[in-house]
Amino acid sequence: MTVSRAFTIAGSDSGGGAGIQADLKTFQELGVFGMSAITAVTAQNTLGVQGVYPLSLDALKNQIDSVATDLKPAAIKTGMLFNAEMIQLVADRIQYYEWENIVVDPVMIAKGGQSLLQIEAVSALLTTLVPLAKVITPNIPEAEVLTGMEIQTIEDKKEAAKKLFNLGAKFVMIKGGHDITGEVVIDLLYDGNSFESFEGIRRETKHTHGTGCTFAAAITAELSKGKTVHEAVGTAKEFIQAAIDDQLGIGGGHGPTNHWAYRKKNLIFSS
Ligand SMILES: Nc1ncnc2c1ncn2[C@@H]1O[C@H](COP(=O)(O)OP(=O)(O)O)[C@@H](O)[C@H]1O
Ligand SMILES: Cc1ncc(COP(=O)(O)OP(=O)(O)O)c(N)n1
Repeated sequence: MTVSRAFTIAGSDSGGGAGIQADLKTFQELGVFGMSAITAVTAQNTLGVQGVYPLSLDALKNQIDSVATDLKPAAIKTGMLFNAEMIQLVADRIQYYEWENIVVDPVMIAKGGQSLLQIEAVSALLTTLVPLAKVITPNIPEAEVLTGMEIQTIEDKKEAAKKLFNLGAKFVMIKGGHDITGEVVIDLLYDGNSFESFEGIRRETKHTHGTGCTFAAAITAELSKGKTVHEAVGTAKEFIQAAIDDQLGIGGGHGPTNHWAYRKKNLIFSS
């Protein structure tokens, strides 16, 4: 039996809704063997981030090399990378191992407003990691920081996507969770030629902690199975919609989504 293998390089969320924990849960739910390299440990819950503790560059490199030299991941996701040195190291390792299925989730700020990336690291992200990305998945505020433009209209989103594509990302996915109007939430995928919209039903809920991590992890899991980017995004969209719809309602603030919901829904429909 061959097993699909996905690898996440990201921060740890003690609250379990975002970061490494969300990624590994998503990999598992999509039937993929998950591996991880931790960049930073965060003390975090649904109320916010109480502390950020970056690991050393040596600790990060060792984790990546341990996974790479033995377990051979077929797709790799990057999340919270915290500073320019970590970004440079991750880009270096990706090139060294000639990895191609790279999903870059350019995590910058947690929902509570706390910074998860040093602002001076943005240029490292743009010059070293974006060119290696098969898919980059910014939310609207992240796309604004990466492109230096304000994004309000669909035309703005298209222009931002083109700018990121021109930096070398093969596919650009601009997520629509931060749009404040409409009953439909639209994520826009650009492949260098055309745009495709992936639509979901916008839920009025505060329980959306970790949606970006979970969505990007689902894309990574599907790429590790050999799916195309369009197929992978389609499944990821269904996965995140189910996870938001089937609320857990835990914690006093922005609660986590339900990673088990997609498989539960499919089990119910297939029985
Ligand atoms: N309230 C919501 N209802 C339905 N889907 C949502 C909602 N918020 C976010 N999503 C979806 O979750 C995914 C992550 O989006 P977004 O919130 O923009 O990212 P991030 O968590 O990085 O800020 C996208 O597919 C988006 O469409
Ligand atoms: C450790 C860690 N990594 C990433 C995030 C941000 O996750 P995201 O999916 O963008 O969700 P919100 O934080 O915006 O709810 C995080 N919080 N912690």
